[in-house]
Amino acid sequence: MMKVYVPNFHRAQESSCHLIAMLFSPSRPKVFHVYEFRKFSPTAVSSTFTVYQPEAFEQLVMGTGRSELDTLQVLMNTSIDAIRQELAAGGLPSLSSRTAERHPMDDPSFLPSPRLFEARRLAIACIVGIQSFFAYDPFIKLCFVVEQSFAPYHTASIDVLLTTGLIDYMGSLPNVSAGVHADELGERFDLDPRKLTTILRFLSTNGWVSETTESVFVLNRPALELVEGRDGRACAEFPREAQVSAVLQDWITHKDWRHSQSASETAKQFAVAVQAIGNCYSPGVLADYPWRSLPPTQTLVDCGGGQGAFSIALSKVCPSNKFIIQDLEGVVSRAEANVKAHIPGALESGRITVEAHDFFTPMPHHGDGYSFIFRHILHDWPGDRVIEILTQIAKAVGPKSKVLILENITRSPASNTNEYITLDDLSDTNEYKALSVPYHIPWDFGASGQTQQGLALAIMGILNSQERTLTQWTKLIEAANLRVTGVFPLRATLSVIECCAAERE
Ligand SMILES: C[S@@+](CC[C@H](N)C(=O)[O-])C[C@H]1O[C@@H](n2cnc3c(N)ncnc32)[C@H](O)[C@@H]1O
Repeated sequence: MMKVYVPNFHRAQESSCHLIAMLFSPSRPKVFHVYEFRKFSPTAVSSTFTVYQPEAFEQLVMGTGRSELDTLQVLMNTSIDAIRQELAAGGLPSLSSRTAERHPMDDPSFLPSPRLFEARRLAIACIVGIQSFFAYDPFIKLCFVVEQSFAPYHTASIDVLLTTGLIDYMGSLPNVSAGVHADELGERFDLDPRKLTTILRFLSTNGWVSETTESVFVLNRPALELVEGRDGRACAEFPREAQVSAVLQDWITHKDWRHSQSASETAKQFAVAVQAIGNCYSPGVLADYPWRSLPPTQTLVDCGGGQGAFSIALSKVCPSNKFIIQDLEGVVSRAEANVKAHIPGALESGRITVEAHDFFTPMPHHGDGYSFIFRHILHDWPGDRVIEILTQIAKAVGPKSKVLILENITRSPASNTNEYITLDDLSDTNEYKALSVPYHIPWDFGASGQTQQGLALAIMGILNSQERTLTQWTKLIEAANLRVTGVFPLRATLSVIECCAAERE
């Protein structure tokens, strides 16, 4: 029997400093018992990790001896190897940013294998972590610090590419990879090539373009997501600037909004941007919760279902279930039109019903024949209002009903499991499990959490919404007389919190 002491192993999960002793049993070489000591006095066994690969042991003990840099380097190599293997296994081409070709992974409908998804998250977290190490050279340190203050310059430079039409032109050249000289761009768009070169050179530092020979610029693969018609364009066009002056400019000059007379157009533009992000995550949401485990005889009530996009997509995954899309009076007609367009006959046959319902009032559908879905709803409401909404549902659920809350849970990969999950555990499986957070990697995989954290910030700024931790969600759910029965991380910015009636066994 071998004893390994790992100080601070739970750093990522717990605030207090723990000392962990792992007992490694040669007779059962694949099982670690993890003991937890607080203030150097043993408490109960905290958990048992089943570890399938030595790599996991590596990751667990790395915190003891290895430096942070060594750890990140090993993890980065591990993740890049896994990405390469997954691309090969999926018959996908190798990756390049300096290409005019869109990679299959760039398509919003592409669902990466669980291992590829997690390896990408880990790689990005490592790369940005390592980047921060080299901030000690005075010049680079200066660059690193000012990177943050230069962030708006990136936004402004990208906006120039979009509003002038440069990006669409560069993206539509017969040979995109050949690039185009700044003089030619200047002449064609009546712009000063000197200023243009300064902007394009700045954008090359972040990989949007490359300067292949002096003043000749080519779009790199990430920039192709910004050409007209791509989801990235919709996100980039949403006015992000907080200052009224900057937003005002959009209302005066933006091609779609310059003549707009309606305040609700803002919401529409926001909805387009959010829809674009949603498109990238829908495949993961549909694949990673066991939707087919819902009784096929149940009707799924999509509460605040908006334009019906989720029910329409889910109805293809759950072909036997019926759906009810509920929303406020003024919204349901759009849902109706969408259902008609995407699933002809579904309204007439009763497979999908659209109905006006205010979720603060008693739910008209009761009992085991129904489960209830809330996607991107509850984060729009303060805690007391969330309890009111869920209380209406708690009064309606039967013992077999589920209440499924799809939200961005902050501070989580929120795994449903006690296992220590490594990239090796995700080999040859389509079952997604969130990777356990390795030592020296931030709890949300750092830079990989940018979309999730950025969205939380954006909707807080725009709608005064609030994302919540699992603990905060659990409190609200229990206050409404419901109970959490499971948490499902997804290959998405969302997780599913599965609930049932509080009194159900
Ligand atoms: C952020 S959208 C989410 C839409 C949809 N669940 C989705 O994920 O695409 C919020 C929705 O809640 C609806 N809503 C707001 N207040 C409501 C209420 N009192 N009763 C029912 N729906 C409401 C809005 O009309 C809007 O469609």
